[in-house]
Amino acid sequence: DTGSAAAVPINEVDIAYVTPVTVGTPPQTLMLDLDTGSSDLWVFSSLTPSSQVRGQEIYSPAKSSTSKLLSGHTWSIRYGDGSGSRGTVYTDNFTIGGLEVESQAVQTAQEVSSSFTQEQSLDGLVGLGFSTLNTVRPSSQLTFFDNARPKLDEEVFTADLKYHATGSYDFGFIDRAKYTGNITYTPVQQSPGYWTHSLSGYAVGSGAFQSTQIQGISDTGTTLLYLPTAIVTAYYRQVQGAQNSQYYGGYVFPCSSTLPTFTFGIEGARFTIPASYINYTRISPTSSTCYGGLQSSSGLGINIFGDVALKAAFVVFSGTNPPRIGFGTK
Ligand SMILES: Cc1ccc(-c2noc([C@H]3C[C@@H](O)CN3)n2)cc1F
Repeated sequence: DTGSAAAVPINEVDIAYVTPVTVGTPPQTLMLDLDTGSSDLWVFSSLTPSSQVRGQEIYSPAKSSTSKLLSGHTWSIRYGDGSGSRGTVYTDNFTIGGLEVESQAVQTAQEVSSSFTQEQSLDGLVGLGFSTLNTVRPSSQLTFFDNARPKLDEEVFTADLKYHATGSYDFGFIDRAKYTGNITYTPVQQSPGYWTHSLSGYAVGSGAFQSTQIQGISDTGTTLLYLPTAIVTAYYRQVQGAQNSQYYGGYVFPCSSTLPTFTFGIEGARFTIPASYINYTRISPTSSTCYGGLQSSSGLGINIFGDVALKAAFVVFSGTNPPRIGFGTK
């Protein structure tokens, strides 16, 4: 089997992407954030206090003839930005782009943090990290990809995220029409559960490529690209008026500045992020100061190859043994 579904930016600066999924019988449609940096599938639900729901679609297990309570199981998750949610667990039919898993663990939120309440067009997350990261207790649950794996034509899913446009996630096949040339693969270290791999180096604008191993995680649920401070300062040294602002918590610059491109390596292949992707957003609607899409990872303890980088390529997440990740030019 295979599946294919849209990845729709939820706002005008691509802060996150949502994908239509269906849960239950008859199908209830929700828009979920497919996140390779976590492994819980959770949804706003009939169990979420109405004070915490602001326009989101909800899953009501009581309205599904195929829902089953996973008795005595709970979950609680905290994301990199400090947001979080927690609740109980049902199993039910779950489909993405025509690919169905019969009894997928669907984690129903009984509490969500304010930043989720405020994100009106996001109804929950589908974790596509390794199932070892799942927070359901007393027994951890499998991700949609792990459940679907036995029926997939090929043990892969792909991400084709786009700048200010709708892209796609595919399951079980690699769509030759979505990239040119070949996919370059590199090994993935799957412990503790992220898609962890290395870049082979980087270049700022037309500068020389610096060959250096940079380990990090490819995380579709993170908006920006976070790299070591030395690389980030070398980049913004080329930007007139750029500064690392304590006030704004990162590098900002005049919106009128000319930004260089940023190139990253995967093995021998090179992928160039257009300057427009790094001119991420105005710090406020009427400001002429802009916030960068490339920021330092020094506070995170890990480098994160988020959407700013991933949308510059066609990315293959391969669940083969051993797992690997592939990048193609598009
Ligand atoms: C309001 C909101 C907050 C966080 C996230 C979020 N989703 O994925 C991630 C990254 C960080 C890491 O934790 C796992 N992947 N962050 C999404 C939201 F809509």
